[in-house]
Amino acid sequence: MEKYALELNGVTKQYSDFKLDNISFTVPQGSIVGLIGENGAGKSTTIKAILGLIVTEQGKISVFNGKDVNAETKEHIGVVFDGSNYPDNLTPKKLGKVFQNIYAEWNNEKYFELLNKFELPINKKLKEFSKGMNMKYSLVVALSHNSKLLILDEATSGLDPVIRDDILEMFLDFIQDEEHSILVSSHITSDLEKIADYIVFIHEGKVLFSRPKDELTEQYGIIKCNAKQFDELNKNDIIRYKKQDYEWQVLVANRQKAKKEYPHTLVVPASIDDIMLLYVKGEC
Ligand SMILES: Nc1ncnc2c1ncn2[C@@H]1O[C@H](COP(=O)(O)OP(=O)(O)OP(=O)(O)O)[C@@H](O)[C@H]1O
Repeated sequence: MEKYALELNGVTKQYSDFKLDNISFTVPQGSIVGLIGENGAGKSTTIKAILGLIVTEQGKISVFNGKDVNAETKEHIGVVFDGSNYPDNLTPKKLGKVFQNIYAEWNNEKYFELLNKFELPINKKLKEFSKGMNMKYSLVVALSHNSKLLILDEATSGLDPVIRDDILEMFLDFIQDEEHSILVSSHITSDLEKIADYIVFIHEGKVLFSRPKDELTEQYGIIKCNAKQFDELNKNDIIRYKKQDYEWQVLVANRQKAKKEYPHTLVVPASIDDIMLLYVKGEC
């Protein structure tokens, strides 16, 4: 039986002018799941619901194969939000002592090793850190208390490509033993193309799709054609389409099949950004 680090089933939250609507997806143990969607789609609200930071009206959320999210299971969930998450008038050195008392499985040796690896000063107050330094610091803390599930909301935004690459490698290291898992929301879809096993796409509060990343990047495609060729397409093959100037762009789930069936059109691979754009701006 497949093991799950996180399961959401029918999670619903109503704000005055926004509804997180019946959200269901899983994070299989040992995998990285990328949460994507436009600004205001509901990614942060989903993450807040998982962590119990907001009250939801419906649905079930469980971690580590059916357990509730509570003080005990939260010990093993590392969280990184955009921005500073800790008292910013303290230094990493002082905060290390604080965390030792908060987390039962705090690993001080690892904490200082990671601070050193990320070149973070141990005697500087967090309020004097740059945005990127604060982000790196949150990640160091998340990785120092024996987390089994990392939940990161826009954790790599605002970081330069070099440190982002280091962090992506750390994510891949983190899940190597099949015990650890990651849910990461990001607008930097190229990062997710590098590391995610699954992509969950949220649009206007609903899950539009939840698919293995390889299926999206290796099988999905875009047919580029003219109006006459577009009219001749089998409409069952079309996921979404969009007309741009004199060209029609058509998202299909199987680009090899499309190449064979429509040899006079141009069929190109679809990036996750292309897929998002066509889902959001295209017609069906
Ligand atoms: N406390 C709140 N009260 C009312 N509405 C809220 C509250 N928090 C969030 N919302 C609304 O919920 C919607 C989804 O916001 P959310 O922050 O989840 O989006 P997001 O996908 O994380 O966006 P972004 O990529 O811009 O961070 C928005 O319309 C937002 O205004």
